[in-house]
Parts: sequence; C-alpha cells; structure tokens
Amino acid sequence: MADRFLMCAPHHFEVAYVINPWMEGNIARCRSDAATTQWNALAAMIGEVAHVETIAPAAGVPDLVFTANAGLVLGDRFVLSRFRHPERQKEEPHFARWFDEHGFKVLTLPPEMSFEGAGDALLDRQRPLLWMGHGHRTHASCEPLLEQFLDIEVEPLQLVNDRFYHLDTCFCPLEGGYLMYYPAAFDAASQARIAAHVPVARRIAVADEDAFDFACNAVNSGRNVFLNRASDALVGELQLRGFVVRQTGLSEFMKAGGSAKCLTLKLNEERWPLRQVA
Ligand SMILES: NC(=O)NCCC[C@H](N)C(=O)O
Repeated sequence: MADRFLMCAPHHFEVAYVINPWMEGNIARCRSDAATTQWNALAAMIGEVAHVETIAPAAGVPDLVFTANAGLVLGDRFVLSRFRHPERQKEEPHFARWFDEHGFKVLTLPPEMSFEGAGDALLDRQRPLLWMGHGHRTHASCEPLLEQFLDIEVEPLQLVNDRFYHLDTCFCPLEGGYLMYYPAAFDAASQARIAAHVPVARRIAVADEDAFDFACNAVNSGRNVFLNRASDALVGELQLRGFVVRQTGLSEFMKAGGSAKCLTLKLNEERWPLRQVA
C-alpha cells in the first residue's frame, strides 16, 4: 500500500512573525512564486511514490503549510497539536476539522500542555517507540499522556540548540531501523538514550553543513528519502544502506524554519509490526 502524505499549498505562505531563529531578518522576504514552484516540485516528487492529500490553505495562518505540526497520527487516532506560540494556535481548528472530517478520532491535550505534533513526535520505523523532542516547543509533561492516548512507549529527547527547535529538524527515523540525526542538537543524556536504542551500524550522524541544510528534515517513503539538500558524503552514506536520495530545493520555506519533512504529515502510520525492509 502506498504511503499517504498531507500537504497544504503555500497560497498564503509568508514570514509574518518571528518564532524561531531562521525567521529572523526574513519578514516579508519570501518570494511567493518561488515558494509555489518549490512546493509543487516537492509534491510532484513525493507523488511519484505516494499519495499526496491536501488541506485547504487559509489566510492569516502562514505556517499552515507545515502540516507536520498539525498533530500526531497513529492508526485512526490523531493527537491535535497545542501550539506554543499564539501565532500558530490559530491553525488548530483548521487541522482539527480536517482530521475529524477524514475519519480520525481527534484527541486533545489539556490547554496548558504545548505539543507540536509530528514536528516533535516521531515514530521509530523498527521499534514500537515514539521519540518525543522537548525543550523548545513541546513540553516534557506530554510524555505520560501520549503514552496513554496511543498506548506506546515514549522516549523523551532534550533539544538544546535554538536552530533545531523541533525534533524533525535534527532527527529522522528511516525504514529498516536506521536513524539520520544531528547529535549536537541533543543533550548528552539524550544522545546516550538514542545510542541505547539504535545500534551504531544503524545510526547516520550528519555533519554541521548537512544539519544546517535541513538534511535531517527528510521525508521517507519506502527506500526514498526526499530532502532539501545533502552533501555527497551523506548521499553516499544513505545509498550504501539502500536509500534513494531525492533532493529538491526548499530555500523559501527554510526562511520560516522548515523544509521537506515539515511540509508533510504521513497519514498512514501503522501499528507494529511494520513492514520489514531487507
Ligand atoms: N519543523 C517543523 O516541523 N516545522 C516548521 C515550522 C516552522 C514555523 N515557522 C515554526 O516556527 O513553527
């Protein structure tokens, strides 16, 4: 069965406020035509191997394009995000409506608990485990509730660098139990927890250059890995493990602090056991 991804066309995308360091100096500096071209290229590329579904763009919520932050999907359950910043809280009803209308059971966290969906909560592709980034957007106190809502073990990871404010900016579980990640974005205890779960042969640590090019912000579907840009060295590492790297420039979205993964939300997140990849 082909994967399904939710995207939102960038008709109303712009940098209109600053809530992460990538947005600084970029207010009103996004080129709308270029953003549309880049978004269409990503959607078409993913569309070659998966189904792309869309949520209607809306005025006044420019970051709605970053559908990864809508919430967290597992099976037919959808845990709606509670955005930390008021600028993004206006997106919540749009996402709640879409998921309700598309047959998901929409679960909500208490209002004081900030949680930014699949920006910070990523399912491992090999183990029944949910990795949860906290420290910038998602509050550490979400851990027990996510465990209860989704009946899954949650492994918290402390993010320590402002530029890597969401887990999906620096951490990408891949099929076959591989993990592409940027170790410097995590505190020492979190790096040790990652090492305890993922054997060294399955860990792909990216260098600064790739991390700052948002290489970890990748969409994985089967053996395909879609991302903004990767160095030859990283492409080689991924190819060695059987992945096909598809690069497509997303500079306009990086001005807002997002890239390929942030622009998508996988809708068919299955319970385990997952498909095994040789
Ligand atoms: N990292 C993501 O999952 N999404 C990118 C979100 C960008 C948006 N401007 C934000 O700061 O929330």
